[in-house]
Amino acid sequence: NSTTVGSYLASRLEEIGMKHYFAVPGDYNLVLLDKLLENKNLEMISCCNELNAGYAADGYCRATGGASAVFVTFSVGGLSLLNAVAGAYAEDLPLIAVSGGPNTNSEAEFEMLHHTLGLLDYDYQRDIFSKVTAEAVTIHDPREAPTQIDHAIQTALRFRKPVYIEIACNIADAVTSAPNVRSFGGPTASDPLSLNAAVDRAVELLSAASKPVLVAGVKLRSFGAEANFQKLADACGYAIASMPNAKGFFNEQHSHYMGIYWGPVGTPGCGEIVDSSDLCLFAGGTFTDYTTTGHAALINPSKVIQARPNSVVFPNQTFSNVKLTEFLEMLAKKLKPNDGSMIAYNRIKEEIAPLRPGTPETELSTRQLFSRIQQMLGPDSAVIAETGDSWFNGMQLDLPEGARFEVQMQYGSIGWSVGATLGFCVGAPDRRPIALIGDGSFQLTAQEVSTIIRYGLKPIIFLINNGGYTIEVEIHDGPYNTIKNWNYAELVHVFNAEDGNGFSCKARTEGELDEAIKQATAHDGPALIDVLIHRDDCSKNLLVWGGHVAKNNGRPPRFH
Ligand SMILES: C/C(NCc1cnc(C)nc1N)=C(/S)[C@H](O)COP(=O)(O)OP(=O)(O)O
Ligand SMILES: [Mg+2]
Repeated sequence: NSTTVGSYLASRLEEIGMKHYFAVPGDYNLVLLDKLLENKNLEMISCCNELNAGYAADGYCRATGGASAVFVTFSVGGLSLLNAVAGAYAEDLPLIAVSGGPNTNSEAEFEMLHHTLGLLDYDYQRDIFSKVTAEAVTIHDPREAPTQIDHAIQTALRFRKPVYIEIACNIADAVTSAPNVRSFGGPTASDPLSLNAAVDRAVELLSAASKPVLVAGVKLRSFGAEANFQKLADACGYAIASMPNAKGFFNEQHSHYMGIYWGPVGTPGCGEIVDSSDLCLFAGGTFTDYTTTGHAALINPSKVIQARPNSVVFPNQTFSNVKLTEFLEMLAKKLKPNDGSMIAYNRIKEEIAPLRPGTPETELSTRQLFSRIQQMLGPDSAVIAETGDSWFNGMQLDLPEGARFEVQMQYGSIGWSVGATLGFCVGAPDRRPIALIGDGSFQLTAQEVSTIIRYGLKPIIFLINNGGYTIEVEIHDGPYNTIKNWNYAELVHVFNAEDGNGFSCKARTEGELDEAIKQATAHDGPALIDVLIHRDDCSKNLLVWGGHVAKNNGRPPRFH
């Protein structure tokens, strides 16, 4: 029996659990969108531009844990979407980028086409996407469509990476085979010999250590190993830390949780225990200039075991083809409990006294802002922290068990959070996300607030208005770090037009902020609070981190 290429794709997306997709129309993808719309189990979310549609799909993956899809037109759409797909690659998210493409006859007929470079080579978009995806295919022959579509979807789910599917505009409604039964995704198993040898080696080294610690890394979630890590944490009794881009992947209320391991800007006492430990097991960690604070973290490679997605790396031995999930699971069964590092931590940990509020007339500071945000958090919260000082202030939030925390720390493309908040709300309707968005970031992608209003989504957005790019100010200041102020609250009214339900207001003092949070929380719709903060008011940690990162960026060139 048969179907069309577009309907085939729609039914596969539905089959892998997708309920929504994000789209911007164009004449290369209109027929394809018609086919998608015929599938009543998938809802189209129309976005203002393709970059934001991609960021929304990024947020959707984070919310659902599954794949997402974006539908765009050729070149003018696809090349705008590109940056969000690169971000999904960096963040290990299975985003399926689908672009309409030129008619299958065009190139052979030497037909010049609109929206293109004006050359007769129409492969360029697929070539470009092949650099930021795990698979990039162009569908010209409807008979090949099922194989190409299935392979691309399987690759996205298997490797947790974006893929690119280009469908020629005259093929979207061409007849092809109906989907046949098959499974998608699924874990690949470790090599059993390598797995056992790696676990035995880890047990041997960890059992000999006096104060071993366990550190959660960003790949725990993308490789489905959070539960295995939790089991290991419960079994070993070690002190536990999370790296900044893994915040929230381990329950921060766990009795052995120390906090964020981020070198000099981590939770007080945490970095000292990790750095002074005689053996650290990092599970899924990435050691970039940003996650090590310009390499100021005192990680001693001779005292580190790295459990990576597909291998375990000891100081002088590597075991390949060992799956992170299976390694952690098996290790949990074999390790003797040892609370040496927890005892050491309890000796030095600092009780951070809660901040005393000022008067209602006191001008707002980031510290007072974030002490209010802390009070808003509950088990069904989701905090989306944009690149900026929000990383540092967000990192210090104490997450209740079950609360989610999203950052794009690997890619760090400012503006991501507006689309990501849209996508997260669509993917997790049972949560009311709190978005922490700096004014600079917001100005790149502000118009997607109108899509949040259009679909009646209800995030609470804290627009942190400090007059510019404060992270850049602290790394290296200059006139380019100052931005033009907007009337952000007024912008919500612009987007509301005659039928929107967005709430917004400004807050300059602690009293105004308390009132604003009360109204935003009570409002049954999206809310934006424009929080006015002094240009130089940033977290202490940003100052420390900025200095180290600037120094690392400025390493002199070496010549031989
Ligand atoms: C300009 C830039 N980074 C460079 C940059 C420029 N363009 C893109 C797309 N991504 C980037 N990270 C960054 S982090 C700004 O400080 C963000 O400013 P804002 O959102 O206002 O936050 P803070 O004031 O807290 O820093
Ligand atoms: Mg700013």
